[in-house]
Amino acid sequence: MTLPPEPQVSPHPTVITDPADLRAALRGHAVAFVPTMGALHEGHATLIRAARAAVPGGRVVVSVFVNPMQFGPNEDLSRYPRDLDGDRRVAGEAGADLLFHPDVPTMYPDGFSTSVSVSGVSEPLDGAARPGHFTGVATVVLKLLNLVRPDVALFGEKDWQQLAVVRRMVRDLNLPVDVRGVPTVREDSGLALSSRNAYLSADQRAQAAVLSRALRAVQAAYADGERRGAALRQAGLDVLTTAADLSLDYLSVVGSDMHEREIMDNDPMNRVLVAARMFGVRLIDNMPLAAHVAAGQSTVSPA
Ligand SMILES: Nc1ncnc2c1ncn2[C@@H]1O[C@H](COP(=O)(O)OP(=O)(O)OP(=O)(O)O)[C@@H](O)[C@H]1O
Ligand SMILES: CC(C)(CO)[C@@H](O)C(=O)[O-]
Ligand code: BAL
Repeated sequence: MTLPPEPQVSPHPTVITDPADLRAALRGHAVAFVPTMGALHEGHATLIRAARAAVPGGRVVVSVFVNPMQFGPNEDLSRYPRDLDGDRRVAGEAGADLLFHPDVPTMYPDGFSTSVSVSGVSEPLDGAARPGHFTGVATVVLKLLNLVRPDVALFGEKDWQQLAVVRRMVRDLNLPVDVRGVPTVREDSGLALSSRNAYLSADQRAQAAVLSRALRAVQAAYADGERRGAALRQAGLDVLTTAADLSLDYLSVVGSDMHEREIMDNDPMNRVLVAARMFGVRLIDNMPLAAHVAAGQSTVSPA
């Protein structure tokens, strides 16, 4: 008699809500950390696999915390997708050992009065479009780093400006952690994976791939030798005009300080970033601008 194959059992990471339990579980181990807001997808799984590879034999911690401090009053905090069972499965399959899932009063007890504000890189783009957002991000990331005390922390390049803000904070405050950026994971259409894609239908997601096509058009113009900021930007805008139901926040070509340039030099940190509302959902994406980089590929993380 032939037995049916054993079902694949995915190892589920332990869920920890109490910071003291987290400290006890991590004492004496090398730690790699992936901060998230949950609703984990293949982009997060890629970060977790990179974390696993960074500390062979150590502990991989994924935090799932929808941080109220980084949402504006009219943003999607209350409807942000939440799926802790799914998160355990995705995190476990990618190699996480622990899932840290604190509640809001644990992170922001009564009387909480401190914030971390990073000037400069936080100010344009999403900093301008979402006032207070990066202060909320920097504050919670510093708190999470203090709670987890990782050797390595991994962030996605999909949130390029966030990565720059975190790197600036880590340098400015002498935090003992190695921050690593991980290239953006995309659907075959080019659409960057994002938890907020869950708000879109399959047809809307296909249409949202116009954002990555616009970025690729800017990359192609740059590769053809165009260095004028306005002309590079126009190459992307020409693609976006073909889209239905798109309201643009920004499409900007920037250097490492996240500010626009009139003329782009050959800095490998040059980037084109876009943020737009499509079908009522705010989506962001970015790609590198470097003469030798093929469209869609990545180069280096913000220094
Ligand atoms: N497609 C992706 N490729 C690589 N990293 C990603 C991708 N999507 C998210 N990340 C990274 O995962 C980490 C956690 O992000 P988060 O939980 O906010 O997910 P998200 O998909 O970015 O959600 P949102 O839809 O809110 O932007 C961040 O460092 C983020 O940059
Ligand atoms: C870094 C982060 C987990 C802070 O809440 C969040 O901004 C995110 O998921 O990118
Ligand atoms: N990944 C970015 C989290 C946010 O949009 O608040």
